[in-house]
Amino acid sequence: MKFKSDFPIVLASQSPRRQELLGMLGVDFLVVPSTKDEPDPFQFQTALGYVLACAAQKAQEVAQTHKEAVVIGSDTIVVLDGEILLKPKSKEQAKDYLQKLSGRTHEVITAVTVVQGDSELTFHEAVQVTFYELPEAWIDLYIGTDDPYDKAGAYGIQTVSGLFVKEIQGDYNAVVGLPIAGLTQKLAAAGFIFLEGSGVRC
Ligand SMILES: Cc1cn([C@H]2C[C@H](O)[C@@H](COP(=O)(O)OP(=O)(O)OP(=O)(O)O)O2)c(=O)[nH]c1=O
Repeated sequence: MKFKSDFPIVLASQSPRRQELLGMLGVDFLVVPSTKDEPDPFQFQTALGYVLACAAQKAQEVAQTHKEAVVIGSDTIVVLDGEILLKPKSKEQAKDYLQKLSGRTHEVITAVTVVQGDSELTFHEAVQVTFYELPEAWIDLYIGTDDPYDKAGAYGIQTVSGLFVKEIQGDYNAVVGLPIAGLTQKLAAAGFIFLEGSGVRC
């Protein structure tokens, strides 16, 4: 099962996880990461408002130079007690994040914006993730690796730090960075993709 498109598809992301997830569709796509800095979270009243703005900014920026294309931008954040945890900038910050997340339930929100010409669609998935209590030695060993530093909340559910996760409620792929099943539904409903060989434009 493979999808096709009448449009060039552009993924506005440097994230290898997002590239891999979009690859599930089998549709050809180009990767053009956005280069603009993400806005300051403190400008926003809610975590959801922030993550939606980040996804929209990425897609809109890349759409300016890819006018014919369907451009997909996405952003993922971790939220604990209203605090937004982005990618940690230091070992200390990674340790602080993981100590806060230990034994608790947090929310991962991934927002997606799709821009094609003048039309734009946006949606998000919110996922509840519960961590086991993390022994300090685990945190110390983990933050000594490269793994936490390109991931919101300082962990990756798809890597060794998936061992920290006791339970998840919601879309696993949204935690990894792209809710690909939901995105497929939206792209098909908008007529941006269709199933190859089915003769049906769903
Ligand atoms: C919580 C969590 C996040 N992540 C990743 C997904 C995102 O790549 C990253 C959050 O940073 P983002 O700013 O959403 O994305 P990015 O900088 O990696 O890529 P781009 O802006 O070019 O699209 O955290 C995981 O890989 N696994 C996880 O379990």
